[in-house]
Amino acid sequence: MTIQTDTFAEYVIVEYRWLIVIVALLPISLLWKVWSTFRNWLVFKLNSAPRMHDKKVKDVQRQVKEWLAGDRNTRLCTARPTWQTMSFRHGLYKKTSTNISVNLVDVLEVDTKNMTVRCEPLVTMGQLSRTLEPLGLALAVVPELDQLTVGGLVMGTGVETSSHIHGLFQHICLQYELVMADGSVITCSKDERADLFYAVPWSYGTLGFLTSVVIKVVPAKKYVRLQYESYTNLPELAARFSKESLSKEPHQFVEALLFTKDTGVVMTGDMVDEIGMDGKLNSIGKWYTEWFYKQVERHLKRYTAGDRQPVVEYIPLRDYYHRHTRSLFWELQDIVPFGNNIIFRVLFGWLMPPEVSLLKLTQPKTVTKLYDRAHIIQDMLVPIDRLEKAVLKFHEEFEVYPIWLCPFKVLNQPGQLRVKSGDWQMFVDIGVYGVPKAKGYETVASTRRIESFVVQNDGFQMLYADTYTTLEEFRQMFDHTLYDKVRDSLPFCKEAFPEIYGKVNRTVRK
Ligand SMILES: Cc1cc2nc3c(=O)[nH]c(=O)nc-3n(C[C@H](O)[C@H](O)[C@H](O)COP(=O)(O)OP(=O)(O)OC[C@H]3O[C@@H](n4cnc5c(N)ncnc54)[C@H](O)[C@@H]3O)c2cc1C
Ligand SMILES: NC(=O)C1=CN([C@@H]2O[C@H](COP(=O)(O)OP(=O)(O)OC[C@H]3O[C@@H](n4cnc5c(N)ncnc54)[C@H](OP(=O)(O)O)[C@@H]3O)[C@@H](O)[C@H]2O)C=CC1
Ligand SMILES: CC(C)=CCC[C@@H](C)[C@H]1CC[C@H]2C3=C(CC[C@]12C)[C@@]1(C)CC[C@H](O)C[C@@H]1CC3
Repeated sequence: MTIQTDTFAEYVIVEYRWLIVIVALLPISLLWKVWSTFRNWLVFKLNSAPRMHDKKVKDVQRQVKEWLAGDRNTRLCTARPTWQTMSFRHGLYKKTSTNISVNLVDVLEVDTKNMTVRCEPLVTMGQLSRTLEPLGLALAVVPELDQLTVGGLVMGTGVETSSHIHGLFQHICLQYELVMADGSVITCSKDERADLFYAVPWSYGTLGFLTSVVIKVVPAKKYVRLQYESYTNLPELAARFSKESLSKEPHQFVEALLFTKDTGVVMTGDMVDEIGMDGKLNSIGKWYTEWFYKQVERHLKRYTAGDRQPVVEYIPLRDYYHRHTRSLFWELQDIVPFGNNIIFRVLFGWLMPPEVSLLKLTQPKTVTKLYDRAHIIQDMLVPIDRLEKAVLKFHEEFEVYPIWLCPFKVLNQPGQLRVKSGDWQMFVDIGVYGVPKAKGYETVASTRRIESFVVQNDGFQMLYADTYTTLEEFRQMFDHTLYDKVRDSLPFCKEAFPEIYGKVNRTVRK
């Protein structure tokens, strides 16, 4: 893909970004990983986290109270710099708001009796899966990129291949502790301040500052027995995917990757303790192994070449959970084009991936322009019965492959997500990340058409990426009834925080 660049320096930056990544970002990423692992280990060894928690919460309260005592002519947001976050863009509101430091990074307690873990909001998925694995436990839903934080996943949303059983990240959260705009600390759960509890997910930090969360854990086993089934026909693939997702005795994990409009691989998995006779061990997390989605594509190629048997593999559990981390799904291929080359993997694979935060921090303007014009990153969530129709629409507007398909259940609970009827409704996350090849693709116009398709089909958009909807459309997509009621009832809330739309729409993110 070529892009008009203004200067020779810009041309070099775009075409040879991999040089910057290899020479600077990978070594810095390594130092960062070593430091944070050491820091976490030390904190845990000294067992200071639980003791320090109340003190750290008091510090958040102090900052909010200082704002309260002042003239209150600014809004509040967390002080986490936006280059550090997984949200795709930089939030401009951070520059004009009072930044509250919520520097809470520790796992506080694993309760094996009640099968819960209590953690602070900056705990990452990587940190949590490392903590729980030696105890034979796992979160019921583990969003797959290591650097995603508990706070971001609660205030935004989180989805994974076990979500067809357990629901979204919000559905495995049992209790939130928050510092509110009036400086008080409150906890909420389905039995205590239920309105607030149900309004918190998808609220993007516009109700209060999250300081801890109690999350449900499940027993874990050593491996995932993963079965790959290839398809060369979309209706058949969609039917199989939906059947697996809706099954009364479902596999623990369901996922599919589409490599073209008509071809793809459906993967179903279950945790096991032993490697069976029907497949081999595949440690996909090792630095020298091929990127996961490339391995999946090879299964499809084998199938189209005539080998029609489904393939079974045994994948170590943590490797499975973080299977898309090493290649940032398939985004790294555009940044380090030879990243999956065997020689590169053997020599430097252990340094990969570069920290997303460093990629964001060092992203030159020219690359931002390129992403604005010729790159799409979107996750659209539609009822599973619209899967086929939606894939065809995505093909027409974007033509980006692979496409990520992940089923998830939305429980019929109060809050921003509407469900047609019954106790729950099955949805599918359709993730498109890459360079669109569709004729006539135009970022804003094409995304707007997809957004209205999603609204018309009773779906939602994930908000870590770009949303171009108007406020009216946004309120049509997400039910604000409970959210508005809660904001009205909380002292100083409307003064302290903008509405969700004010934090996520494209005009406030660059
Ligand atoms: C209640 C609880 C809370 C925890 N909180 C955190 C946390 O906030 N942050 C965090 O990083 N880790 C925490 N841990 C430890 C966690 O279990 C991981 O073992 C640790 O993060 C290192 O895992 P690793 O696989 O990266 O490295 P490993 O190779 O397993 O270990 C690296 C180093 O960590 C030490 N270590 C490993 N497991 C433990 C353990 N269970 N307890 C003490 N030291 C250990 C080892 O001595 C070794 O030197 C917690 C564990 C529990 C039970
Ligand atoms: N598999 C998946 O489910 C994936 C999910 N994502 C998305 O990525 C985002 C998570 O990224 P991450 O870097 O962890 O989070 P971010 O730092 O991007 O935070 C996301 C939002 O949550 C708010 N928030 C975070 N922590 C707190 C807190 N302690 N108190 C109040 N508000 C808070 C932030 O508020 P503020 O603006 O004030 O900082 C921000 O609006 C989510 O939106 C998620 O949906 C991305 C990839 C994969
Ligand atoms: C599974 C779900 C629901 C979402 C996956 C989303 C990811 C593919 C994106 C989340 C953050 C994105 C960023 C980039 C690529 C796509 C994500 C990993 C970049 C690394 C692309 C290059 C830019 O320079 C920086 C971006 C940071 C965020």
